[in-house]
Amino acid sequence: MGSSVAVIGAGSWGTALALVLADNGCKVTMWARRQEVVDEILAERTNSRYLPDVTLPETISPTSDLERALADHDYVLAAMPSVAFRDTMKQVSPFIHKDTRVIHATKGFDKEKLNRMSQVILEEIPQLDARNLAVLTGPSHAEEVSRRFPTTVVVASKSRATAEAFQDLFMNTYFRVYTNPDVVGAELGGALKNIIALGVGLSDGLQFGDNAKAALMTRGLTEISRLGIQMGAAQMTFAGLAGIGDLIVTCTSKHSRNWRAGYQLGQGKTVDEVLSSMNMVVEGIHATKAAYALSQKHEVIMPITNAIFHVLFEGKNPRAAVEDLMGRGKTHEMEEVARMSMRWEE
Ligand SMILES: NC(=O)C1=CN([C@@H]2O[C@H](COP(=O)(O)OP(=O)(O)OC[C@H]3O[C@@H](n4cnc5c(N)ncnc54)[C@H](OP(=O)(O)O)[C@@H]3O)[C@@H](O)[C@H]2O)C=CC1
Ligand SMILES: O=C(CO)COP(=O)(O)O
Repeated sequence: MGSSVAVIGAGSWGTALALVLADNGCKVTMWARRQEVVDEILAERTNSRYLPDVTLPETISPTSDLERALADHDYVLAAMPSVAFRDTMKQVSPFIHKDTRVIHATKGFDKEKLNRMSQVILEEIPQLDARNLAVLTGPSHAEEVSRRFPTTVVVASKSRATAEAFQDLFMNTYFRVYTNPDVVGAELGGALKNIIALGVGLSDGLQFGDNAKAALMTRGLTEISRLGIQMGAAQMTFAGLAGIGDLIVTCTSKHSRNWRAGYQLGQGKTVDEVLSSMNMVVEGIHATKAAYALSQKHEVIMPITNAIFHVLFEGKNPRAAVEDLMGRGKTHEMEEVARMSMRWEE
């Protein structure tokens, strides 16, 4: 038997990653907050609400008891929605020691302090050695990973040894893992692309075309990079799996919850109607609020994020938001790059 891994979170992503680990020979204990999920896995070997049609092997043991989940582990993986992240880390903290290697796969911001998830982990688990912490992100829908479709992700950690340990833990023939030392960029890329996917869904719901989709994705990546660089990320990360890679999959996949939510908004539903029709998390809605505040704090211009904020939280008509975006003052395309390397010839 390989390593023991405690997976905290039994939604779609926690379950799909537990499957990857089980395929790699790990002994997985997966914590679900509801006993019904545990009972279903024990009786049927399925988690039908989150990953229908997928059979879970016996090497994944479910439990709703956090202490039991964390009793004996070499690694911990946290994969729950960002709104539940801080509270869950508080509960997890007593069972984690300094040398535990912890990785999270959550794409969002802390609603209290707007912190990234790795910052929340270190705040709530202060005994943890920061070098043992990593994030797993990149273009990877649970529905496809659980069907063992080829997928690439990135593990970012400040420590090369930690990044490579998690690379070894997760990597297999259908799940290819790259490493990256830029934790800030990896986390921001994953969290901020959800806002743009909402925007693309909105645009599609309004029946705009592929030109609008390409514009939102490209200019979306520009503003993601702009905020990211200001917050300490490396620009190159946004050209990789955690940036453009995840942006592409979330803006174009039929599996994307963020795209789907945006599409319904574009068709005239309210935020409350959309949320009550989805049985899974829509991180982009929370991320829009956080990114709007972060853009003001860091004095970074994020026109698409601002437009989506006004639609989601101030009742602005989506068509009016698009008109305002298109009617903004003239600007250069490559403002940051221009400052660094590009010059007009005259
Ligand atoms: N699904 C995917 O393809 C991917 C998801 N991610 C990220 O992973 C994270 C988790 O998403 P995902 O698994 O998809 O979410 P899901 O919506 O599939 O599942 C949510 C899970 O979180 C639990 N949960 C919900 N609210 C709370 C709460 N307040 N306290 C504790 N637990 C709670 C749910 O438990 P219950 O059943 O009891 O409500 C359920 O187990 C997100 O940040 C997402 O962006 C990243 C990459 C891919
Ligand atoms: O992050 C994801 C894919 O990489 C999941 O995106 P959605 O939450 O929009 O489904």
